[in-house]
Amino acid sequence: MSPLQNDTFLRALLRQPTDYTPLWLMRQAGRYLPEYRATRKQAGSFLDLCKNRDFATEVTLQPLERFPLDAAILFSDILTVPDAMGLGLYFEEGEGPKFERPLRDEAAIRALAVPDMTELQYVFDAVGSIRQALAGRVPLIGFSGSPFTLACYMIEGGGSTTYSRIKTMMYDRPELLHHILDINARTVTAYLNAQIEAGAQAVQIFDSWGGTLAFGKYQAFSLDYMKRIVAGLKREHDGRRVPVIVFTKGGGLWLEDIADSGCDAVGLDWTVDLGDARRRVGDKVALQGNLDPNALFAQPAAIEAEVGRLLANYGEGSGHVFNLGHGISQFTPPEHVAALCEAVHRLSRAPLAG
Ligand SMILES: Cc1c2[nH]c(c1CCC(=O)O)Cc1[nH]c(c(CCC(=O)O)c1C)Cc1[nH]c(c(CCC(=O)O)c1C)Cc1[nH]c(c(C)c1CCC(=O)O)C2
Repeated sequence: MSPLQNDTFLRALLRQPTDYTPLWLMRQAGRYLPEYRATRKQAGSFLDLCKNRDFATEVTLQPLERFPLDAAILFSDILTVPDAMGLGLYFEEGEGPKFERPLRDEAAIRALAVPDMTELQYVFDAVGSIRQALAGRVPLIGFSGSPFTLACYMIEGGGSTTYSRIKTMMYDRPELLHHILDINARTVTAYLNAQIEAGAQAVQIFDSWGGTLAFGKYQAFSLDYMKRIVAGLKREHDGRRVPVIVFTKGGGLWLEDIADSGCDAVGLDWTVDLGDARRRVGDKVALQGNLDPNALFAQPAAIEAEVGRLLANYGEGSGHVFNLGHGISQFTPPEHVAALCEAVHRLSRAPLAG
């Protein structure tokens, strides 16, 4: 493997000194890029794209050809995991993900098992192929959904606005939900370790829906399972530490708890004040975030002003990875992303030097 030419992202996650604030964007490869839409058309369905090593490699690198991003993220989806468990993932055009066999009765839940990792071999093959194509330009991030977020889709059968099925189970039959979460946590641990083994240089756990839980329930049904995963991960590979990022959307009220999970960095959505978050977590973890993705609809001057405000809010010293507070919208103008990258790199050099 080629030596890493830009390790700014990995250094910031470990709160080591950097020359500027590194950035990457959640969902940086995707529909807002015309070249992604072209490859997607060639591949067929979104799942065909994920399952083809060469196409997955191509779309992972697309945003890096356009923008000076400091990390690449594996092109895949969090729902490949329940798909490997036999739930039958499919995408209805314009409707988002769905499962043919959601967990709707106790028999299905009792039959659930940690899948054989060979079911996800196409993901590990993509990781190896992307590392080769990157040739050390920037580090590669691997990822998984959190046990709770995966369970939301597995039980609801697709996206939800109410989470009523999973929450009913949580209150009526907590032991059943714990059973699912235990299997998910063991699966995600094996899955992320295999990604690390294949070449992922940092990993992020996406807890997109943990923030919908009540106080106390978040800790018991989402965070505790992420802690188990973090404790089971291989944190050293090829002589380098592999940092772990935990991102709970809507987790701003519980930052101290998340920072105690054993992770290296905490992802923040846009509702959190970055400076306040830094005071709350102290020097335990690095912080990643947290521009409102909708700010990218504004003109470049307004984007630059928001970047300046966020960087000043974080303050001096390392330990910040710039990102959005959630995934980039498919309607974002790519030129605005270019303006964002330029502003983050230019405006962050002075504070870090000072
Ligand atoms: C909840 C979730 C999913 N997937 C993911 C999450 C967690 C992050 C979050 O909270 O946004 C994670 C994900 N999904 C995708 C990535 C790729 C890597 C990246 O560039 O960040 C990552 C990291 C590609 C994708 N995953 C999906 C697309 C769009 C697929 C297409 O039509 O081409 C992409 C590029 C499909 C997907 N996959 C999922 C949904 C809800 C959808 C539909 C989204 C939509 O229609 O806007 C489940």
